[in-house]
Amino acid sequence: MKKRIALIAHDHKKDEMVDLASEYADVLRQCVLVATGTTGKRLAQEVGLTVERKLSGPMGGDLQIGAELADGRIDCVIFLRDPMTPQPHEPDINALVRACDVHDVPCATNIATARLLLSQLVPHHPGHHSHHSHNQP
Ligand SMILES: O=C(CO)COP(=O)(O)O
Repeated sequence: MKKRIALIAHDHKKDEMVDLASEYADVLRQCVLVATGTTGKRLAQEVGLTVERKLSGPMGGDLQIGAELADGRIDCVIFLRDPMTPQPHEPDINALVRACDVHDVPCATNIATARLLLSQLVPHHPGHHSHHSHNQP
């Protein structure tokens, strides 16, 4: 069954999310994608991904994703939070990250961790170096 991945980025992190999703587009195309409203719109328009869009974060999008996650419907979360800007819906943000910890769902909150997760998500994607290729002539 296809993995169901949640993609969420705060405004100052949306450019980085678009770049990350472009880089891992081959992996993401093999998954079912769900995103908060504005993040999903940008991923669809700028990367060409098919994304199920929830409400925008401040309107409850994080909570909608958290509810799906609590139901066991989300396999992995990439949540690029902005650590420098206070958010009006901070309780919702914390609720989603907490739900990941409660249900032991992988959650990347920065690019470095996101790369590690995405590179492990689907076996044998083109960017993944096969162990067998190293000693080939
Ligand atoms: O605020 C967000 C996550 O907390 C993201 O929402 P948008 O993708 O709608 O900007």
